[in-house]
Amino acid sequence: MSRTVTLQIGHLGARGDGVSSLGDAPVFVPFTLPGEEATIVMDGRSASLLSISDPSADRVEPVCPHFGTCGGCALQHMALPAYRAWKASLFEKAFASRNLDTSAIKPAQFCEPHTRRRAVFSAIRTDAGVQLGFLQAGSNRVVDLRECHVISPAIDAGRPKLKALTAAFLPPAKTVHVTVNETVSGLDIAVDGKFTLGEGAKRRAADALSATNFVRLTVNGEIVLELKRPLVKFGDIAVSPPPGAFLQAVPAMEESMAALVCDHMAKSKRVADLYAGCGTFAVRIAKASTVHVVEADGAALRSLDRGVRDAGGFGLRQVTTEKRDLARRPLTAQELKPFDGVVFDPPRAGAEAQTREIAASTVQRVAAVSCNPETLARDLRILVDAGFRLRSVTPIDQFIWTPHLEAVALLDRLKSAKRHWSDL
Ligand SMILES: C[S@@+](CC[C@H](N)C(=O)[O-])C[C@H]1O[C@@H](n2cnc3c(N)ncnc32)[C@H](O)[C@@H]1O
Repeated sequence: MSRTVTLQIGHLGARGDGVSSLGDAPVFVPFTLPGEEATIVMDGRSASLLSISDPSADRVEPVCPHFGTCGGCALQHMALPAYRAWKASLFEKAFASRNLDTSAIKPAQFCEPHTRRRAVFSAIRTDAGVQLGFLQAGSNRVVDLRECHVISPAIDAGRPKLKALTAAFLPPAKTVHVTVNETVSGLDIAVDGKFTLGEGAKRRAADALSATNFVRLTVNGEIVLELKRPLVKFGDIAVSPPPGAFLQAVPAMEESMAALVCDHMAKSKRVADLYAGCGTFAVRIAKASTVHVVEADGAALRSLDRGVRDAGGFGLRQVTTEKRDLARRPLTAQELKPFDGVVFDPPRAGAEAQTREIAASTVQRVAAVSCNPETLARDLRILVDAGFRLRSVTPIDQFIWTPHLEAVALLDRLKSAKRHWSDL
């Protein structure tokens, strides 16, 4: 049974919701800010906001009319300086909870609106046409976007054509994912969902693609048509990513992250780049060092191999690749022996097993890239306990108005540190 209550919001939680309490239980209230008095409807454990009686001085008018409905953004109601201060604080909390040196945390770097070059939309074909956008928070309903303030101008301009393209072949009433990667050659579209593409639908899809300026259409992993090779540039090296490939979300933020990683690896002769994707960091590091790339996604590695081959004359050192599941089978301390530098950039779960092997190895320098402050702090604790010094951690905000936050942590092994082979 639902009930209406009025609560004082104390602080923002890790997902950007205002946090209050009811009895002993915490209550998370979306779209509220610290200090506000909010009247909410409690339905079970979920709270929805009815009204705010004393808005915070940090409250602003959201820039997007879909804010509050669309699940893409959580914090457009917060003034930018307060939003940024909150984001920067996420690492402080995670680090303090692991007793890590918070003075290593550098000022965060923030992306601008309209800069995201990768979007994973949802789409559904209805009688009124295709609806395309992000899902409503906590629901499977697609919010049909009329505007969006996070995606790049090229992706935004492509939305109407994307709807026309998908209308040509999507079966009705099935929600699918549409990954759009903005590449140097144009938009690369990958559609994934529970449907099969018959021959007629495939022809319609190919014809519809030809009427757009998109470069490639892939449906459920099968390339329907590639009009041009999609290319992304990692530094001055061009790589053609596989359909729907992971790319860092904002090019300027990728540059910042890569600069931090490459500077730190500059003294390393042989670097292992783990969880390397299509080589975002590897090809840049390979300008100065040999690089061994390890990654679970074979298609990403094939893209990287081809990019390196095509780059022949660009002065890359040797790049070798290995397909491997690093969560199940991390590179062992013994296998890490030839390397003096390691970069790792795992998914949200972090890289605990791999980090234990690095801790037990002779590796001198580590660059840990992460999209999760908690798992990063856990993994860094392992390295610090094994004698690594945390030189810096730079928070990188490439998902504006969301609670997601990346970071690049740089460590080196203290000269006097004894390795704890037996303790680890
Ligand atoms: C956050 S992305 C980083 C990719 C790359 N470093 C970049 O900047 O583009 C994480 C990468 O880890 C890979 N990955 C996920 N689980 C893995 C596993 N168990 N073993 C090896 N690689 C994995 C994914 O395929 C993805 O390419």
